[in-house]
Amino acid sequence: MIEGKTSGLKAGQIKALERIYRRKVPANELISADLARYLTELSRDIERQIGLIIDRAGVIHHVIVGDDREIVIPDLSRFGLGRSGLRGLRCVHTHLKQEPLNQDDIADLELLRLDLMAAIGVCDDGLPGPLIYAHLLPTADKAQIETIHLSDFHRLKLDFSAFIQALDQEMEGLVAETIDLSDGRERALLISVAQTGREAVDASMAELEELARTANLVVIDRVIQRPRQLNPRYLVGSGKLREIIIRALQQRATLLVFDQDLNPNQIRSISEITEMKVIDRTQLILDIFARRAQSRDGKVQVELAQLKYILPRLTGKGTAMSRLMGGIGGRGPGETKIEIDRRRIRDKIRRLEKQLDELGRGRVQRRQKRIRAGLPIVSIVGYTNAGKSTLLNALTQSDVFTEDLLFATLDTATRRLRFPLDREVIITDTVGFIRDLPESLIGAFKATLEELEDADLLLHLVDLSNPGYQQQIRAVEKILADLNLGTSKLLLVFNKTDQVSKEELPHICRRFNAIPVCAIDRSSFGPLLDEMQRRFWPEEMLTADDGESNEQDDSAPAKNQPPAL
Ligand SMILES: Nc1nc2c(ncn2[C@@H]2O[C@H](COP(=O)(O)OP(=O)(O)OP(=O)(O)O)[C@@H](O)[C@H]2O)c(=O)[nH]1
Ligand SMILES: [Mg+2]
Repeated sequence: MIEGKTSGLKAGQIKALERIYRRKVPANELISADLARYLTELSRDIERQIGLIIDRAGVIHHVIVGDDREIVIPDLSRFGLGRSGLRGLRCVHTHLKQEPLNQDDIADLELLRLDLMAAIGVCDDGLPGPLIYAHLLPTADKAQIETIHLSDFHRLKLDFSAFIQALDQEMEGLVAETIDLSDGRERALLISVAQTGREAVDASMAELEELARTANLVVIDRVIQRPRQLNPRYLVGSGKLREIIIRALQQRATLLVFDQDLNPNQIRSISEITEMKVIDRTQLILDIFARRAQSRDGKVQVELAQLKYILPRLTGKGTAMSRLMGGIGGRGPGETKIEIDRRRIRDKIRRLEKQLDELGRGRVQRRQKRIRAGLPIVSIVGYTNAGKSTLLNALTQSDVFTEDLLFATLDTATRRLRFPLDREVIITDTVGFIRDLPESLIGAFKATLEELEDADLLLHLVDLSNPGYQQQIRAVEKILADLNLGTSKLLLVFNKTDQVSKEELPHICRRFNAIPVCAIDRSSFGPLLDEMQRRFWPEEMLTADDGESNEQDDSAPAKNQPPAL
């Protein structure tokens, strides 16, 4: 079949084009001289470009007719990429005005990862004129292309099979040198396309990298673009996209992770053109949540959030779905395969919502029991990795799972904390918050966070050693406001004070009206325990302290020893 712009061609011309398929190019030639001449003569006759897609054995897979300026290469994805990242196909086409390779030619070379792109100029008499060809270079860092100009086609002395074998080997060697391919983890390229300031972008990317690490991805590179205008189709500009593809190819990336949320169409377009899995920040977070959820409650909530996220992305072809569901995006909704349809997902969502309802009833009972016990309830909230679980453990000497990864805690844990004079409070640890917490997850975790409504005191724990702690405070406050949790019962607590300068600490605490702790050092808990006592049993504090407010007195030495259990 002849591809491209065949309308208006005479039957004889079509036949002449079809005859090309019967030919075979000798493996050591880019294209044989008589086939080149056949192409240029026919091209002049029909006044359109003609292009061939040829494999390394010399078999012609496509004959394409263009107009007088370009040809459009059909989908080649059924030809996979070799270990070197090249596709094993080259494109040889005619240029009616003997013009050099243009931008589209180069883009095709890069994006389709062709072995080579060649243009043969057509002379007035129909004979082959100048020959220009280009190929990718095996360089580690930037995408580089070598272009060769020959003033006359017949000067071509290239042994194609030797040439391509060498290039292939070099490209493959480069891959092997820099990359341990035996490690089966996904290799991710992180991408940010934002119109915010440089600092905000860097901070966000640093967090994305942490998220990726938590999800057990190998982060191989980051690409940041701050365009004046966003490209609605790919989010990134097409030049940048080309760079991404080349980098991904050279470093053997298997996954693109965007720091910005992508709409379903963008995910589809990007994964189609890059032939890689594409996920965004939300999906990465969902994936982490899916790995981490322990309790039935948590699992159901995460699965629900995942399904709700996937549902609108199910439009169109199966490929988008399979990409979305393969590998990293694929945990969680277990049975979900390419062929699953929306209706089944909707059914599942309904079932899960019902389950959650039932689980919720149990939760309400547990809550009531707790409230009936009449003990004050303290909840620790805060950005992920702030040290909430560590603080809970240290306060109550228990062993809730902590880890230097994001979202270590996905289920709330409840402990008793004993104060002197036989006083007790119930203290709970919660799931960590994060900036731009995916909408679907806020919904799903509302149930877990409902417990916060019962809290008499919310300890908002902040990792003061994080340079972005102020943004993190704002992000948490925003989520709390979204959850309609009043600020009256909030207490700001600055953690990881061992990591910040001793001189500045009192000043910062005063500025934010916060209490300092170091969750890994129990001797630092005095001011925090004092403050809790002051809030719950103020009458006792009056005797211990002349009634002065403690809040200003953040540099005071610990008056209270860690509670005994
Ligand atoms: N240097 C220092 N490290 C701390 C301190 N508190 C916690 N960490 C560390 O910070 C990391 C995160 O602690 P977690 O308690 O898991 O944090 P979290 O807020 O519960 O995190 P998520 O449950 O993931 O939201 C761990 O590696 C802790 O050891 C502290 O005061 N100083
Ligand atoms: Mg935790």
